[in-house]
Amino acid sequence: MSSNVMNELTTKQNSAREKLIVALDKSEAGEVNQLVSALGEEIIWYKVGMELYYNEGNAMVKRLLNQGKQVFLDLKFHDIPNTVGQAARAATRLGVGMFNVHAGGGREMMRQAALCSREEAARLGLKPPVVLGVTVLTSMNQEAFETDLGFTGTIEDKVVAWAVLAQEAGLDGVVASAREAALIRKQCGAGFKIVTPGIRPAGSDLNDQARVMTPEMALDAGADYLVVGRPITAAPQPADAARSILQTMAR
Ligand SMILES: O=C(O)c1cc(=O)[nH]c(=O)n1[C@@H]1O[C@H](COP(=O)(O)O)[C@@H](O)[C@H]1O
Repeated sequence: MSSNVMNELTTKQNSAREKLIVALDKSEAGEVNQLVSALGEEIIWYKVGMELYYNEGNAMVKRLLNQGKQVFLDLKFHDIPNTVGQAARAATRLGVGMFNVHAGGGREMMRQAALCSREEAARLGLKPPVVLGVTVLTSMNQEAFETDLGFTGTIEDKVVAWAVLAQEAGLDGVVASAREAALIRKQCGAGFKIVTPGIRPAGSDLNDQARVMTPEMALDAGADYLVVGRPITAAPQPADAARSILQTMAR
């Protein structure tokens, strides 16, 4: 292989690693430590969600940060603007690279999240985290969206409308299915971050996800980050599963 081809391959592999976020949906620190050490240097980003956070708390987040990992704190804040603003300050103080709020909390709630986070980062001299708005959960299908939640119109239209609202409120990006990524990109432009869970390699179990895409299709659709949980964490050999996903992403 020529050195140019080798360099191109390394660049693609590095870019894939920077875009993959592994969801640590586990309740025990011991299990998480084992998984993180099995995945090794290949994985840069980890998502700490409700299951892990409510069991192991800030200590787990700090341990990952001390290991040089980037952390997406996924606690999906959804409350009155003042409460969310103060929670955003706390998340920022922890030093995470990303955290999220529910876009359904509205403009003022999102505005406070962004504002308070930036203020706190500036006060402490920290890099401001990426603040994301969760649009319509990837587990939701059109039928439940209409029948259970009482929304009219399509999920796609709601996701795009909430992405525009999130951007107007000062958020850095959104969490959405990769199925909506191209529409969001068109409306919100190049710098707006699109983080996509509901990623499933071809042929893998959907579990409770409804709006899914393969890793390569999600990247083609314009996703900036892919969140992958069970296809890696529930695999018999998580490191092999992660490597295989990274390889498809680097193609
Ligand atoms: O905010 C999230 O991260 C999130 C939003 C969403 O709409 N759908 C969604 O699945 N997630 C999270 O992404 C992860 C997906 O995990 P797997 O379905 O196991 O790949 C879980 O930790 C979810 O909590």
